[in-house]
Amino acid sequence: FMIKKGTPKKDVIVHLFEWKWTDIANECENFLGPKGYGGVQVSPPNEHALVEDPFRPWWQRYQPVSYKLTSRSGNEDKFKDMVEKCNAAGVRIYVDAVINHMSATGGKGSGGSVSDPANKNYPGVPYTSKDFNDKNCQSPSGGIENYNDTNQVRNCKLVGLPDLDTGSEYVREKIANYMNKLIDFGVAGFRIDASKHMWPSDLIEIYEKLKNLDKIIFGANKKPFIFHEVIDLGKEPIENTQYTHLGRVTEFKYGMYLSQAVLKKNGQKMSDLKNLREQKNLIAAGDSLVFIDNHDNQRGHGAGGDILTYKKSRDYKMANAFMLAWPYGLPKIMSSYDFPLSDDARGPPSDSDGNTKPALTKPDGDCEKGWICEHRWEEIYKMIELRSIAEDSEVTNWWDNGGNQIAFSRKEKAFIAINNEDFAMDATIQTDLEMGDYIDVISGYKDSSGKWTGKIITVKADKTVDIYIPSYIDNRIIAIHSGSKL
Ligand SMILES: O=C(/C=C/c1ccc(O)c(O)c1)N[C@@H](Cc1ccc(O)cc1)C(=O)NCCCOc1c(-c2ccc(O)c(O)c2)oc2cc(O)cc(O)c2c1=O
Ligand SMILES: [Ca+2]
Repeated sequence: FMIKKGTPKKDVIVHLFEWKWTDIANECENFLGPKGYGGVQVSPPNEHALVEDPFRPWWQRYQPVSYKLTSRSGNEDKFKDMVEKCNAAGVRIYVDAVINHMSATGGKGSGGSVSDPANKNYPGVPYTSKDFNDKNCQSPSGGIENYNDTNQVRNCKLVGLPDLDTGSEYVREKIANYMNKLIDFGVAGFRIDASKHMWPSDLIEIYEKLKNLDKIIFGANKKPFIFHEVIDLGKEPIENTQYTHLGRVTEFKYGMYLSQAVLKKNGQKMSDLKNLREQKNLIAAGDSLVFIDNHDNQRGHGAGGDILTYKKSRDYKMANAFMLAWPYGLPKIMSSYDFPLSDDARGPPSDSDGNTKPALTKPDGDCEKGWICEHRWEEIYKMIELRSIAEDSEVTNWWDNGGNQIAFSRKEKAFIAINNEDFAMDATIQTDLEMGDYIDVISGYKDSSGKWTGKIITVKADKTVDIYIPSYIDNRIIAIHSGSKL
């Protein structure tokens, strides 16, 4: 069995974190499909704990109570409707699968099932104490005490969360039945949460039980597209490379290096980005799922420390534009709701009963207050088309000033220039683009008839281009591609 590694041309995934199914369906039809996004990572759709203190935090979604499809984002019917509408709009759905553990919070879950973590009893599945890993955990506390002990990391409780025995045939069946039900609804694949905490050999057994994707939607013999969350910054014995034979794997070092280069931290500068691929001990490009921040590390703890987020929007836009223009890995765009770092547990915009408020109220209107919608920012969505047009053309004519001004072509398909100095970028740069006039796609516009208006960039007969980017403006990127040629 091998997960198909090749990714469709339209492959960029956006994580609509904590969005409701009805809103995601609308966003697929009104924005994501038309702008060429490839897929959406949705929050865990299974029944989860309802945490009282802090009140309804975001991480309650990662405390499963059962595999019933009733969550803060909606119920089974709404979920099915979202998958149908998104597939019809050409946008795939990837489900965040929380299969390493169950809830540590007792009481009623989001679907009304009860859970009793103390006795490892989850009647909504059902799971009982025989289905958990206590017998396989050797640590004194039963929890993970030492991340250098791979047995503990896999077999003991992660921060007190009852650890499922994924070595048990019964547990594997329950998980596979949950994933197959979602495959029957038409989802395209899965994010495997907390993969570091599960044995690759157990994951393979679960995947062997999975059906092929719906052939009407995806064609015959298509395996689900699976990517694994493995938080690996190179300091633990468990490495992301141990999961690459199972599917794609998150490469947390990518977001760390890119953030450091844009923030000029740790001695990193923009010119270092020419090596942001396997040379920088990143996993093979074809195995790599890349991103700048994710739902966890945008809240300050976890990977990296200096991770860029929407809170530094000017730098964040620059980092995202680079990621989308750079051919390494499969990018995932984070789409957040606003939260103060002083309350990083805070859930999505909600009413007093803890029900999530709509992200969209007008069908093709902007996002509602509280929802950041980074995926709608021009410097981000305009680069989606450039990435699709550039396909897998390699980087050519890399140029930099030895510091924080860079430019490169994607063969004859595209060209980008970025100024991250505190002085103007003023240079004549060799490209691979055909001679002619192009519109800068970041500041320019293409109307519904496909007519471009905006800043004209002229590629001369010798294929060089004169680039001038002041340092004080908000958008310090110029990007052109064969689709924006006049
Ligand atoms: O901060 C959090 C939640 C973080 C979190 C949630 C989902 C993720 O996918 C993730 O990567 C992190 N949770 C808070 C609150 C909390 C929640 C549950 C609990 O039993 C105790 C506390 C917290 O402070 N967590 C401790 C630090 C973060 O430790 C967690 C990790 C984690 C962090 C770093 C690692 O290198 C690693 O291998 C795992 O993964 C989770 C996965 C989950 O499915 C559910 C979790 O509760 C967690 C999780 O607590
Ligand atoms: Ca485990």
